[in-house]
Amino acid sequence: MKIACIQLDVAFAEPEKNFSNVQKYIKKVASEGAELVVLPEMWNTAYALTQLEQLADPEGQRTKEVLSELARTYHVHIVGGSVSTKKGDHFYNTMYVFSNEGELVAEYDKAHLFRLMDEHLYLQAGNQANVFSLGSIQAGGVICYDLRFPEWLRAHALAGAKVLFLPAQWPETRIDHWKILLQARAIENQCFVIAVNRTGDDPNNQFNGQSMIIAPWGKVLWTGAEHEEYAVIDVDFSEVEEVRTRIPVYEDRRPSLYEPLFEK
Ligand SMILES: NC(=O)CCC(=O)C(=O)O
Repeated sequence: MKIACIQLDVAFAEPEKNFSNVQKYIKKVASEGAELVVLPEMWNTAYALTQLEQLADPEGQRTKEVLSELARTYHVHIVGGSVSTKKGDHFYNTMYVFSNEGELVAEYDKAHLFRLMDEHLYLQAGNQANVFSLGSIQAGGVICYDLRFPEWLRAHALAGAKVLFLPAQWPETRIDHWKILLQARAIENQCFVIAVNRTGDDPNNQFNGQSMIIAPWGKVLWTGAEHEEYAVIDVDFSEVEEVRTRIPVYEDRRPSLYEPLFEK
């Protein structure tokens, strides 16, 4: 499957600009044969958390309309990164996923809020996992800081995900953690990891991209540049079964040893 990663330089507190950029890039990657598109985290507003009352997407309505239309028009699956939303009285960091027929197949609110970027002061955490199917692919989707919780990603792999999508706004200062953790999650879960970071800066952080597509054996198939760009990369999902047969980690797990420890 041809996967397009769109590593945007997200404009701070400028949803109009960001929506038009996303529309432009999705049209472009579709014309280059992309079958599935992945966007970064909080691409509508960036971390303009103090302005969410004015800027967050009410019930994700606009995002859902735009992504559904793009998915249908260009016949691409869209893992819509995440956007800031207002649902009821609360704000969330929300991922929407659409099939290539424009159908909403998943909605996920970031489960682990990142204190270093003040998310815990403005956002509510989600409480649901995110496993979904796109065509014949079983996938999971988590967001940025969720990456630091291996048990959360493992739970998605155990629930059937053969590929984990991970949109992010991961700052340059910790980009070495990003690369190592992504590779580790692919190897330990024996799945693809497709992670899309942003570029550019906001008032508090600089972001240097380096989005990654990693195969289940840990091989890095693509690393993004440090500036805004996109790539369309061919991925063979059958590699998951090969790796899981070569080292049968899932058969060799001994959950009865470790699950009681999690309950403490
Ligand atoms: N947006 C985020 O969740 C950032 C996470 C991050 O930078 C980290 O180091 O973890």
